Amino acid sequence: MNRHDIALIGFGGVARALAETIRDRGADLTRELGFELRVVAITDLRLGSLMVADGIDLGAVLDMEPGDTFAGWHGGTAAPQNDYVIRNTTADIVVEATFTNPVDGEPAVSHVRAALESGKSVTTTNKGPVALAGAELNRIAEENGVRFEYEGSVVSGTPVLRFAEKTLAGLRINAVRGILNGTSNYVLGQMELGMTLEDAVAEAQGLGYAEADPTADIEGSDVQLKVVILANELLGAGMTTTDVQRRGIAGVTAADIVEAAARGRRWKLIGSAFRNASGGVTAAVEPVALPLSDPLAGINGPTNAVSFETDMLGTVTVSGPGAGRVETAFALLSDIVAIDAQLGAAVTA
Ligand SMILES: NC(=O)C1=CN([C@@H]2O[C@H](COP(=O)(O)OP(=O)(O)OC[C@H]3O[C@@H](n4cnc5c(N)ncnc54)[C@H](O)[C@@H]3O)[C@@H](O)[C@H]2O)C=CC1
Ligand SMILES: N[C@@H](CC=O)C(=O)O
Repeated sequence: MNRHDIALIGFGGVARALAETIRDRGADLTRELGFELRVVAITDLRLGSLMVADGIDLGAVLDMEPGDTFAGWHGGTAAPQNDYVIRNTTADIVVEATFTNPVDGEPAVSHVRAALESGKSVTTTNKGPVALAGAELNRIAEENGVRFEYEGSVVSGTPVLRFAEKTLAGLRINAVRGILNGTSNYVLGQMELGMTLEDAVAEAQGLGYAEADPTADIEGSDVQLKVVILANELLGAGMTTTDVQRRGIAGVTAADIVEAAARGRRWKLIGSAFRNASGGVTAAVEPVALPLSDPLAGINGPTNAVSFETDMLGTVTVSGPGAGRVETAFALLSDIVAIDAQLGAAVTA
């Protein structure tokens, strides 16, 4: 049987959803995908670390009570020994799903670098390493004959990056524009129904859409990272966050929403990047009161949408879930499938 052994770095909403999928649908996945998935290491700030080379009992881990740690477990410690686990695990794929740090991407950049340097492929939903160190990490992956995959870093499990890179290959993409943050889109929709921004953010947190620090969602830095990723991946921009002007939805008031509705408009947080006349790329994040005739005006709740302006097809738009634990776990699964397609299974018994 072909198999991939997985190490989970960060065991929050998204990584837990992947573990639940493997626990609940593992046999079906093995049959459908042609390889088995086994978790052999977990490390998390709150739980500590656990390494079990012949497979972790996911049922037991998923049944842990709040406040429990891996102290006293066979192969477990209360301290999160991330670097040790990443370098020494028998896993062939490392899943990085710790907090996104929009300033320098750490410690996730170091986690990804350590994994790739020690010959493991990486899948991540963490936008920090991709936006702030993507070129370096892709180079290290290539040097080590492994893969660095990050479909979930933009629009959660909805296949945007792989779609543009693989399915639109041969087209020239001149611009990208979209709703790239599920939390802010959900919040704006709830504010249209009369809820306060604070209450709507609390709801988005409960639903697993928001960042650990939801300021990133509301003030636009989450979208700024996603715009950098799209601009670099699809427009070859070589940008970083300081190249992207940013304004989030914190300044959009209930009165602004009422006034826009009276004019037949809806506020949306729009991320965009386009090739400019001087051959460079201009990128921005800003709230815009869109006319209802704009296709992006009809995108509701945590749903996101990205429009690609292309030379041969004109505008191509992809829409789907932009946030959510299970939806984002699917992005990890799709990356694992891509790694398997490129490198094959690490273990063939
Ligand atoms: N939830 C969503 O809808 C989406 C999330 N993402 C990204 O995926 C990643 C994971 O998201 P969630 O699971 O929702 O976040 P979460 O906040 O539920 O979980 C993050 C986990 O990482 C752990 N952690 C943080 N720093 C750590 C460190 N230095 N060492 C070990 N563990 C550490 C935390 O204890 C927590 O359990 C984040 O980077 C987020 O930006 C991306 C797309 C969608
Ligand atoms: N907090 C983010 C999660 C996905 O990146 C969002 O709301 O879009």
